[in-house]
Amino acid sequence: MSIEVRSVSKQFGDFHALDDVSVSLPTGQLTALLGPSGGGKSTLLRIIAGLEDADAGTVEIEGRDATRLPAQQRNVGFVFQHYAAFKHMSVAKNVAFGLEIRKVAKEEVRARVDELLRLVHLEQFADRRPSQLSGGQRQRMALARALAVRPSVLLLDEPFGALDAQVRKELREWLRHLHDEFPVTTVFVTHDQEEALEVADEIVVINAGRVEQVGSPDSLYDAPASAFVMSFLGPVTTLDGALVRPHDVELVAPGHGTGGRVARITRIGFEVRVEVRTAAGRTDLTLTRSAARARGIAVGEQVEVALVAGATSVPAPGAVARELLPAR
Ligand SMILES: Nc1ncnc2c1ncn2[C@@H]1O[C@H](COP(=O)(O)OP(=O)(O)OP(=O)(O)O)[C@@H](O)[C@H]1O
Repeated sequence: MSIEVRSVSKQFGDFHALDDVSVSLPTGQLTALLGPSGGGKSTLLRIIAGLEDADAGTVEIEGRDATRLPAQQRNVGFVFQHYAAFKHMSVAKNVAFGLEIRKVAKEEVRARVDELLRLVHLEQFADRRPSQLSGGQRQRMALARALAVRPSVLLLDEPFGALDAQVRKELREWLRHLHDEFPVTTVFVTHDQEEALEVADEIVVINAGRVEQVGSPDSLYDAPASAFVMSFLGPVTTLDGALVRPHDVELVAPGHGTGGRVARITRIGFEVRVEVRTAAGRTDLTLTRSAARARGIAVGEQVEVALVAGATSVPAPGAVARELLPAR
């Protein structure tokens, strides 16, 4: 294991930012810390980096107890959302900075900077100033700078958070490829479930200072441990007291499902969203545009809905409490 976090707790005043958190991150793995804002992701990353002290628990990096080590001695690279570049230096000089203060020989610095700029696809921008780069290019420069000193661990705190949706998408594909080519143990913080599902080998879901679930993107998606995890990973609806995904609900022949009335139909791109009012409440389902056209569906129509075979479901929050109420 490359990073072992054991029973880490952190309080700010009487607020528990992290409550007995343990995670193991294997060498070479790309891990996403995923969760809602304020859940404690950045605090955990900062504790791993040594930028924040834990109140209790230990952090081990590459087999070495790092709990009391200062940040400079942990051999970690760090990239924040708003990366502070040296404005008066060229891109190449920014990347070389960490090597120069470590007094690495000039020839070696040049070779390593060239290699890194190629790796982050910025070789033609070596002589530009950071202000002459786009936001996405600047974050790639930040990654090259963090990688320059050959850290054993790379920590990224919402590295693409400040960029627009299209650039984020490009950069996360690029990060995945970079990691495949250059497999440094990497932990990145995100609140974007799509980003985590697409990029990470493993996802740690963090909510309210606790680890909710750890697993591969597939295992989290197919077997969410709680309603929280399932609803955080994508759209959900309810059917017969269970939390399910709208694309796992289908229209079935009379007598084969739960009856209801179509209350609303919304067409968004290739998807058609259908809201059905049942005796128990509301069930949403999604159809492709062509399936909806083939079947022909209209507001006010009586339909029956059921789960497709193999659908994922967890008990809906509040379902038990509702069932315990006397029927009116
Ligand atoms: N230095 C601090 N002093 C007081 N409270 C803090 C401090 N740092 C973090 N917190 C609080 O701890 C909680 C967790 O913060 P943290 O930044 O770890 O969350 P996060 O999951 O990374 O959220 P976000 O995605 O919004 O950054 C928040 O409620 C935050 O306000």
